[in-house]
Amino acid sequence: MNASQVLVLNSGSSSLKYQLLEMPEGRRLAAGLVERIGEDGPGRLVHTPAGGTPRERELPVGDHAAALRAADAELSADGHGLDSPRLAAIGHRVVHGGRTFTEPTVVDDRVLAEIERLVPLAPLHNPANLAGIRTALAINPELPQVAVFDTAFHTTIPDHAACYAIDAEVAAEHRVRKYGFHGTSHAYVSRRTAELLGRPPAEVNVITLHLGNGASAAAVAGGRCVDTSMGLTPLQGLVMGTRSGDIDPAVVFHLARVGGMSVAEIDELLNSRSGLRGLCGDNDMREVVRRRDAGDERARLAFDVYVHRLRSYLGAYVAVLGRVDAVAFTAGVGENSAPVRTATVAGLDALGLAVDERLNTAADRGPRLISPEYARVAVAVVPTDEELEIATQAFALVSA
Ligand SMILES: Nc1ncnc2c1ncn2[C@@H]1O[C@H](COP(=O)(O)OP(=O)(O)O)[C@@H](O)[C@H]1O
Ligand SMILES: CC(=O)OP(=O)(O)O
Ligand SMILES: [Mg+2]
Repeated sequence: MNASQVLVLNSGSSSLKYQLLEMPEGRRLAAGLVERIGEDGPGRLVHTPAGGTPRERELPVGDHAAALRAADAELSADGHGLDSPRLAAIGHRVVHGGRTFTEPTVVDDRVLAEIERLVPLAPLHNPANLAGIRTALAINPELPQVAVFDTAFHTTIPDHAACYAIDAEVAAEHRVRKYGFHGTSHAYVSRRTAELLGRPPAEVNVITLHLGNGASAAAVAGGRCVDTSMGLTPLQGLVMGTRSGDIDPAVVFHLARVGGMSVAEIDELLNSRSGLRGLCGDNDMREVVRRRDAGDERARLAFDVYVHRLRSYLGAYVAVLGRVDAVAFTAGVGENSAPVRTATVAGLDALGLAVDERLNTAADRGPRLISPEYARVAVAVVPTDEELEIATQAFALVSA
């Protein structure tokens, strides 16, 4: 039997998303989500077979290993379990690969040890990714496990953009520098944007704006990333659903000294009670816009802070790239929020940027241009597909 399927696992701190894809065409055979892993009370699993109705249930999921075993049981019920001879590989989204991993990598003991070594740089993500890999290996030791790193696409960022201006020895000792994340999405979207323009990626400069729950911008010159807004961790940069993005680092000392907060409390504040949620109580952009339009002042401020930060990065990356051919909006907010796109580009005609409101508000889904014909820089909406990109990279590696 031909092994031509790839199972993609994307483990978040308390969730596991998975998709089974038929390769090389990328046809989706099943998708699922396990939520509330390791939290009080039962977890929740939703499994959707291709063309079928979603199956939903509550179940105890103490950790990511239990979550993957539950997902495996659902997949097995349709004949797609981890022991299926049709599986060519499992593709794992691994959030932190440091500077070690520049390419998708077949997991062996050395790779596991290195992902483990990077845990202090991604304490919420890498342990979940490791649990996924180890559990998959326990269920089917013969199956190739391919790690695809969020940081890989950013390893081309030059030192002058990646180094923080702190004592060089301290930085080297503790591996403090900008790594960047969402790289799989920035790589995929910048390539698809070049395709949309009908030009080879090597000739095109693109600014990609990945605006999901986590959010980051990237400056991509001729297919290579030269700067990105996330840093040592996914906390830096843009305003996100619940994360602050950029702040004066002295806010941390101030909250510790004057506010009496512990490091753990400040960590939780900046990661979970900040961003849109911190500013107005809602982390979902749909709610923020609805409330703003109804005259809610806190929601208006949250929207304006979000857009101001985004415009600052957009302008910065125009300067970093020198010449920009396209700006691409992607992920939940970028793909769906016409008001965010309008506000981000408003008044930037001097930079060659404009949006055609008829195109911007059209109900189209696929990759599309939303800038007027005359604009010097193309503005595009390009849906991301991290799972397809991970499956493509994993399948290419194991079938080479
Ligand atoms: N129709 C919409 N309009 C505005 N924002 C939306 C819409 N749909 C989704 N979103 C935003 O997208 C976010 C989720 O983005 P997504 O890329 O799916 O996130 P992640 O993969 O990081 O969980 C939601 O929190 C919400 O803010
Ligand atoms: C790295 C990161 O921020 O990921 P996510 O957007 O999935 O939270
Ligand atoms: Mg996402």
